[in-house]
Amino acid sequence: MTLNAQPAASLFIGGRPVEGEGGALPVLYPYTGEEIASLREASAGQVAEACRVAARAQPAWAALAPAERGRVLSRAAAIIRERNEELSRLETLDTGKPIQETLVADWESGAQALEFFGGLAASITGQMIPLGRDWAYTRREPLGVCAGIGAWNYPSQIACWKAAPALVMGNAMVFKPSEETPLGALKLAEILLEAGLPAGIFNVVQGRAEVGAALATDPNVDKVSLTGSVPTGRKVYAAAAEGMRHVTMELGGKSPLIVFDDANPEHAVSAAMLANFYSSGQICSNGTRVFLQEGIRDAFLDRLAERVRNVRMGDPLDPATTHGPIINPAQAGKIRAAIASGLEQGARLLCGGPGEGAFIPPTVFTDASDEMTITRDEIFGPVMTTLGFHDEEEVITRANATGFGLAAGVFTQDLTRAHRVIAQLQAGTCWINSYNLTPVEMPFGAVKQSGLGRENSAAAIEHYSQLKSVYVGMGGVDAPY
Ligand SMILES: NC(=O)C1=CN([C@@H]2O[C@H](COP(=O)(O)OP(=O)(O)OC[C@H]3O[C@@H](n4cnc5c(N)ncnc54)[C@H](O)[C@@H]3O)[C@@H](O)[C@H]2O)C=CC1
Repeated sequence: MTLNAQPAASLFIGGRPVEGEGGALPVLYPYTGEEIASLREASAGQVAEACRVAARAQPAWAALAPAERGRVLSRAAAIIRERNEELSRLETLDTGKPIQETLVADWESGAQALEFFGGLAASITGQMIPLGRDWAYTRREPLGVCAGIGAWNYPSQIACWKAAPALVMGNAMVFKPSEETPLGALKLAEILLEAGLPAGIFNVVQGRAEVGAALATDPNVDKVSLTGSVPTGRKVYAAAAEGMRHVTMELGGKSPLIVFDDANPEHAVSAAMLANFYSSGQICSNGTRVFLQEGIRDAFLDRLAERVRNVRMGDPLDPATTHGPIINPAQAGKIRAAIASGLEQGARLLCGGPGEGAFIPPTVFTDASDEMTITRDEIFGPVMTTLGFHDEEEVITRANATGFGLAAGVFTQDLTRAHRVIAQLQAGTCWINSYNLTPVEMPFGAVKQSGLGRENSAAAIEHYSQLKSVYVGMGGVDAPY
C-alpha cells in the first residue's frame, strides 16, 4: 500500500494544474506523520493571476442558461459518486479521519450539494412587481468572483458547499483550502473540468494565512466565504469590508445540547457521542456543553461511560476504526492543554484524558461549572463537558451565556417544551431529538460571533447573488417643468 498522494501540481488555475511558486507546503498523514505529498504555496502573483483568470472567464459562464450550468454540477456529483472510494481514501490521508466516516460523510455530502444546486439552477428566478400602468422586475445576478477559504476538518465538503451555490449562480471561484488539507480541492477542480465546467471558473490556490489574506483583498474578488475560527473570521471580515465585499462566515462554536429528564436516554447518549467524538471532535457545530437535567444525569453518565468503551481508536484506513488521530501535533497540544485546565479548575474525568501521540481518546468531564475554560472556549477536539441543571428557564439562560451562536440541540419527549426552548436559544442551526445532521435541503449557519450568511438550501443562493431592480415605464414621463 502506497501513501503517496502527490497531485499533478499544487495549484489549479485556468483549467490546468500549475506548480506553486511560493514556500514549501508538505502534506502529512496525521496518523503517522509521514509526508504523503509535497506542495508549494501560491506566490502573491499567482493569487492575483488566479483572480484575474476567474474574472475573465466569469461573464461567459454567467451568460449560459442556468439549466446548462446546473447540468455541469449534476455531472460532477455523478463523477464524485463513481469515484467515492478513491476520493474517500484520499480524504482520510489528508485529514486522518476514519475511512468509515469519509466514505459516507465527506465527498458524499459534497455530491449532495452539487446535485441539489444543479437541480435548483433552472428555478432561480426574479420577481415581477405590478405597479398599475408601469411595472418592475428583479433579476438575481451573480456577484462575480467569489473567494472560498476552507478549514481542515471537512476539506472536500467545504469546497463543494461553497462552490455549488457560487457556480450555479454564474460566479467564478478561487478556492484556498486549509494548508493542513490541500488535496481534496484539487480533485474537485479536476472533476468539475471533466464535468464540463469552462476553464477558469473554479481555481485552487494553496497556502497559509498570508495567501488567504491576499485572496480576501484581491481587487478582482467580490465575495469572501470563510470556514474557520472566530479570530480568523474577524480578520477576514474586516479585510473584506474595505472593498465592500460580500461575506459568508462559518466560524467556531461552543454549542449547548440540552437533555431533559423525559428524554429517551439511549438516543440522547448516541447524539451526545456523535456531537463530541465524530471526526475526533473536530466539528464546528459540536454540542460540547451537554446540559443534563438532574433526574436523568446519573443514568446518562453511566450509559455514556459504558458506550465509550465501544469506540475503536486506531488506523484510519481500517474500516473498523471509529476514532482517528487529531489533525496535527499542535492541535493535539491545544486539546491537551484544555484537558489539563479542566482538571486544574476542578472538573472530574468520567473517561478519557490526554492520550498519547496523535490520539486523544473520547473525553468526558463531569462536575464542571459554567465559568471553567473547558465550558467557555472552543476546544475542537473530542472533549465533552457535562453540566447539571434543574429547570427550563435556568438552562436556557446558561445555554445562551456565550458569545458563540452556531448550533444547539434539545432532547425531550415533550413537544411543546421542545419548540418553546428552541425558540429561545440563540443559535443559527438547531436540532430536536437529533444532532449534527446537516442535510443540504436545510439552511446551515450561525448567529452572534459564530458567523453570518447561510450555506446549503435555497437560502445560500441569496449569499452568492445580488438583486437588480428594474422599473419599466409603459407610458410617457410626467415632469413639472
Ligand atoms: N461553521 C462552520 O461551518 C465550521 C467552522 N469551523 C471552524 O474552523 C476552526 C478550525 O479550523 P482551522 O482551519 O483551524 O481555522 P483557521 O481559522 O485557523 O483557518 C481557516 C482558514 O483560514 C485561513 N486563514 C487564516 N488566517 C487568515 C487570514 N488572516 N486571512 C485569510 N485567511 C486566513 C487558513 O489558512 C485556513 O484556510 C474552528 O474554530 C471551527 O469551529 C470548522 C468547520 C466548519
